[in-house]
Amino acid sequence: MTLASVLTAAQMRDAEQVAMAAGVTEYALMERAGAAAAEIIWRAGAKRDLLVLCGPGNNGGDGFVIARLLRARGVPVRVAALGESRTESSRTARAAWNGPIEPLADAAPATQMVDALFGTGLSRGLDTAVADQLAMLTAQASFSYAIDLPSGVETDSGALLSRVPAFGICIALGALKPAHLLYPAAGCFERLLCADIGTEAPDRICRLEPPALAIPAAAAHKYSRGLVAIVGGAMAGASRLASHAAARSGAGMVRHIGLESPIGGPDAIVALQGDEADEVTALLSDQRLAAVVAGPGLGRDDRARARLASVLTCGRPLVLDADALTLLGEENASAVPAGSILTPHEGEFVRLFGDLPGSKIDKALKAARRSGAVIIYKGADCVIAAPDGRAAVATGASSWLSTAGTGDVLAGLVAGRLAVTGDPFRAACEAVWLHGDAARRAGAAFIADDLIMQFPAVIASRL
Ligand SMILES: NC(=O)C1=CN([C@@H]2O[C@H](COP(=O)(O)OP(=O)(O)OC[C@H]3O[C@@H](n4cnc5c(N)ncnc54)[C@H](O)[C@@H]3O)[C@@H](O)[C@H]2O)[C@@H](O)CC1
Ligand SMILES: Nc1ncnc2c1ncn2[C@@H]1O[C@H](COP(=O)(O)OP(=O)(O)O)[C@@H](O)[C@H]1O
Ligand SMILES: [K+]
Repeated sequence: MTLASVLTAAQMRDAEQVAMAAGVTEYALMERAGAAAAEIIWRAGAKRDLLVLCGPGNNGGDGFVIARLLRARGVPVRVAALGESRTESSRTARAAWNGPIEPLADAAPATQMVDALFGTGLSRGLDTAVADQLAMLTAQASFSYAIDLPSGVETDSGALLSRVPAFGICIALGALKPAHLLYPAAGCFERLLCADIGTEAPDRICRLEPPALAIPAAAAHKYSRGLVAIVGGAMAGASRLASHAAARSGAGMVRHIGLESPIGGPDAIVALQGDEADEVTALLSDQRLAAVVAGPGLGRDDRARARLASVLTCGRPLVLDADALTLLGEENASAVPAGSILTPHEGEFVRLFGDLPGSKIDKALKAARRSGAVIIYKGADCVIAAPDGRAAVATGASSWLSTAGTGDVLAGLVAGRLAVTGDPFRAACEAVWLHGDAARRAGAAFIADDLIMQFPAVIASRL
């Protein structure tokens, strides 16, 4: 397992059971969790006065351990509890705390505040008085820490079940949970740290990590590095952005199949004219094509429909975005050839797959299984899901990405990485990470074109 693994509440309980079957007691896990969190708090806040809020379950037990360990290091610690401790381990941790315990409702603010009220066991929103007290104490503290999860967030969906304040640091225990990466919960803290407590877990679902890229082989030529075609249509600007992004993605060659010629933009892009569907079909018959993009600027009329039909039957690896997804949605997402990559935003996703149940991760995985395609479910939290059950979740992307054309750029970049790697899930993960890092480097108020200019430096940083 890596510390980037994402586990639901039930999967985390399973991981805990596996550790316990191997001879580690639940209380030993709680001591590890408390010690790891205490170490982080010590490094961040040193001897500043600290208030620890302890809930009735094992999250509260972690809080008692943190309080005891930091007091032993000379930190002035106060503890406020929400009622009695109701689990055996939390009662043990409470008994080992050798200081006074105030009622939560009476607790006064401190410079540092630890929220150990509720973690993965939260079953409903906090009572309003408790949520308000938590919000007041968090706002008054200069340093605030949420243990495992901010109290009030739903572990598996990232929904807020009651008012949740903004924390400085969230310390995930043992593994990440969906709420650490999915909004709105992922917006409830500035920094996320994961503490190892020695539990093992599958790593089918992970946080998206920076990719390791390779330079072209010594004997590489433009076709071996990957030939990409973009099938444009009514709005040349969008497919031009996708072409330009593909051209700077590391691929060997990019062909733009448009309704008019030339298309403008970099001369390295080969501008081809294909007005009729049979011309598009002929241009896509090149067996060297390693990725074909359709959607950006395609249009939604009969001509677009005919062009899309040529794309869907060309037999080459596909990246479908924007208008292609809308046209598919009207008919059937199952028309997508296996091994394709689909890049829907929320509206396109719902049109294609309906309102699926579960978290954004669950929805993306179901859509991938149903369509046989890799799904890049875009947004502030971006889920990449494969038909075989793997998923990666990207979070914390620049909100400046919410500008026209950044999706077209992503589609071209995905196709470029698909042409380079030949692996749809890997290509999708690489592209989403590179796109996010390009946005980070582009700073504020950038336009979609600016992102592309960052690609060579972003790629260089991952070689
Ligand atoms: N799973 C693991 O491997 C480990 C878990 N640990 C901690 O244990 C936590 C989970 O502990 P629990 O399962 O005891 O759950 P919690 O401590 O999150 O809370 C569950 C308790 O709160 C009650 N409750 C739930 N929602 C409530 C609400 N809105 N108002 C009032 N009461 C409410 C429940 O009935 C239950 O008594 C984790 O988040 C983590 O902090 C750690 O101790 C270390 C190991
Ligand atoms: N608020 C946001 N924070 C982070 N990333 C975002 C945000 N809004 C959009 N994005 C990203 O920007 C891109 C927008 O794509 P899309 O909605 O298809 O836009 P367009 O069609 O204008 O190109 C996607 O990669 C998406 O994940
Ligand atoms: K908590």
